[in-house]
Amino acid sequence: MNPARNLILVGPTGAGKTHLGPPLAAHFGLRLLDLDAAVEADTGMRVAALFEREGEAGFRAREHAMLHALLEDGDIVLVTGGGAVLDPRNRERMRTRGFVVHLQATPAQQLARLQGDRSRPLLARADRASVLEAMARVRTPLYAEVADLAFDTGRFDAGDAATGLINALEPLWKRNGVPA
Ligand SMILES: Nc1ncnc2c1ncn2[C@@H]1O[C@H](COP(=O)(O)OP(=O)(O)OP(=O)(O)O)[C@@H](O)[C@H]1O
Ligand SMILES: O=C(O)C1=C[C@@H](O)[C@@H](O)[C@H](O)C1
Ligand SMILES: [Mg+2]
Repeated sequence: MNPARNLILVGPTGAGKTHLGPPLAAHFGLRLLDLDAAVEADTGMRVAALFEREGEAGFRAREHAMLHALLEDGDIVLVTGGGAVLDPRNRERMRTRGFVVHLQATPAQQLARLQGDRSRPLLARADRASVLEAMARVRTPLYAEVADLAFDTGRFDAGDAATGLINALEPLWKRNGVPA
């Protein structure tokens, strides 16, 4: 963690980063930035289309450059993509530029939440459960490595997860003297 007044949300696909970013930003008076959305705005292409045209490696290079740039700012909530922690340079940048929250969800919860979703290219296959489990094996330690706080979203419904997270963050946010 560092004194930059930024909140950074990490966690697996479907953990609720995009869902929880807006209420967090509103509550703490921070500006909301979404890494996937920023890459899409920059390229004029959807993430799925970028994966098709440039492959995962092309997307990851853009994701890395955008993460670096967005964290130049302060007073932001940065919603990252599920795979942003894969690049060690990204993990270092996150650790040194904000308070990192690991939103946790199990593969079973992810599967249920993303049922019917067609926007995640890495899940565009029949064996979603095993893909999510394989991702969790690789990525869970990386989320844990960067996290200042782990928050189990599975204990909440979609409607009250934001309140739960704000309640968990309030005392830490104050104790660490993060706000200006
Ligand atoms: N307890 C919960 N906390 C957060 N979101 C939940 C919860 N229960 C259900 N959801 C739902 O899960 C869905 C997926 O969440 P979201 O799109 O925010 O995931 P994400 O972490 O941004 O994933 P990605 O990394 O793929 O962008 C949303 O429709 C959200 O409403
Ligand atoms: O889990 C992942 O690797 C991804 C999650 C999304 O946020 C997007 O960044 C993209 O679909 C890749
Ligand atoms: Mg998202």
